[in-house]
Amino acid sequence: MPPSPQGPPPAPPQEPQQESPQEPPESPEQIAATLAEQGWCVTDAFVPPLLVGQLRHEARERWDAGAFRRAGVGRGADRELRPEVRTDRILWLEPAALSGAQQCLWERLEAVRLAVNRQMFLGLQELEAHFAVYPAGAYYRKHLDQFHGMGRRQLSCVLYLGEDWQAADGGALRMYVDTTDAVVAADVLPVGGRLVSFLSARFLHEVLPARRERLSITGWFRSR
Ligand SMILES: O=C(O)CCC(=O)C(=O)O
Ligand SMILES: [Fe+2]
Repeated sequence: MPPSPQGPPPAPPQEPQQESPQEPPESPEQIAATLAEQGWCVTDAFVPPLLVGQLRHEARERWDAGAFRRAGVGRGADRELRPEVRTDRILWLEPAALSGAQQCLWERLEAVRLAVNRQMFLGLQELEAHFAVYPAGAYYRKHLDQFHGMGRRQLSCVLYLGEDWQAADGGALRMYVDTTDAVVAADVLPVGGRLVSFLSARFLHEVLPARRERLSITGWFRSR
């Protein structure tokens, strides 16, 4: 006797839905609205923890391979190492050869670019970005991200890759309210997954020394 046709196997019992304790991350439109209003914005969980972990792993691998260089100040022929100004190490990302994780970050930043252009008419174009490693004790003194006479960097974006970062670890990004250093707007801790974005020409800022290694990706959207 031929076996009777069998129906589909019974569906497995439904997993209970996990309730996420966290607020959903801000949308690119919300980030752009905050940037339009106050010129800078802190966004927690801009990328999910898994992606933060992948990017951190990539940074560590490239660090171990000796790929990072001491960061300089200035552009082109004017670029010089200025250890009294900054002591971090950087590795530029190559837009034509992004890893899968970097591609995910690129897409999220692209959504911010489009939202900012819609709301603020900044005409942001291409993105340049590097990994940064601040060994314990490293710093980047007060500066503006726009070089004199070279105003193409319009929007600065920093994504932190720290693991379980605590206030006692230090390493805050100190944001001033404008281009003078009279008033501090905020000390922003480099918590993993957090994105700080700000108008490059408008805010003096500095990286305070940390007690442990501090990892990040810093990027700038330029206009033509
Ligand atoms: O890492 C940060 O918090 C800011 C870095 C920075 O200001 C820069 O690379 O220009
Ligand atoms: Fe900066």
